Amino acid sequence: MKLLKVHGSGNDFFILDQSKLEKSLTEAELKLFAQKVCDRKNGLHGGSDGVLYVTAGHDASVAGKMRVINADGSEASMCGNGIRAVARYLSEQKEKTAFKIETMYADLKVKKEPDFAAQVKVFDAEISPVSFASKDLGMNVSSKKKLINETIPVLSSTLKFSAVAVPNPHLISFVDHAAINGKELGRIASYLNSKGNPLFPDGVNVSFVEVLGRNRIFVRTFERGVGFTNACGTAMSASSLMYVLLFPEQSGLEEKITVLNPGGMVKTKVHNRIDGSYWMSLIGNATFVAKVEVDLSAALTGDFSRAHWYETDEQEAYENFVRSVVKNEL
Ligand SMILES: N[C@H](CCC[C@H](N)C(=O)O)C(=O)O
Repeated sequence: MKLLKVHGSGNDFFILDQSKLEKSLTEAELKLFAQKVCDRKNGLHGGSDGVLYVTAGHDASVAGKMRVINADGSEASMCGNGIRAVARYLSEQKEKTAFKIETMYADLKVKKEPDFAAQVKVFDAEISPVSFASKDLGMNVSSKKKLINETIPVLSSTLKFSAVAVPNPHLISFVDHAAINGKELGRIASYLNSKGNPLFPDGVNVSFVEVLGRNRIFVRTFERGVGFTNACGTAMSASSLMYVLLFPEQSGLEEKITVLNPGGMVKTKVHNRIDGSYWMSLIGNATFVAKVEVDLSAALTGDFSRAHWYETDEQEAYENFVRSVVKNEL
């Protein structure tokens, strides 16, 4: 069975195109396969943050469908870094450069963009739908219907938080440089993703954001179902939206924002529709690290001893890009 090892800003995944299989995986196999291949210790070649399952879409208006399974086996409604890699995969399969991909709540526009550097392929993905409603976030924080730049005393007496679903749930706090690298993010996010916590019973992606300058932010994320990742595309998009809303003197709708993260850099834009709803553009790399061959039944037992790994030259190109371009941005 063929897999692709991919990443967006260092947030890494295996892509499994189920349309190439004789028999699709069962729901239980989709979950178990993700838990086995993603395992950072015993998984496939160092594991990954999740698995992106590709299948045929609901009709010819979309090039395909993407489902997102986190490393812990939980399913998410969206993956911003992942959809760019799936967009590149489908672009090359279908020989198209602009099309839509079906996701849990929306068919999202994607398009090929100029490379960031040699062998650093780039795609632009629509991040949508966006909601501030507690019910769309699975959030029980206050009687209020939404949470915008407010304290949550049970979490912290000083930090202010905003909650937004894009459509997966994000809790975002703008902090100083010390906090970005401190322990608070891990403490708060571990609690909010622990079983039985009353605030986010289904968990939540938690991000700390540092403003580096006009239209330049740094986002660090603890992801639901994974833990700390190099980057989280939906988190960087949600953080860009909150940056535009909370720092109107520095940014605005349609302005290009540079978003740095531990894994690299993406560009975002925040848009407003006539009905008042927001959506974001997430523009960043779609790196294919390796082509992989595994035996499905062996993989489901966690046995990757007979896997074949065919590395591309793109990871080295990406690391050169991060060294050269991103460092200058800091
Ligand atoms: N952990 C996320 C899904 C993956 C999102 C992230 N990898 C991205 O690039 O948006 C969640 O459970 O909502």
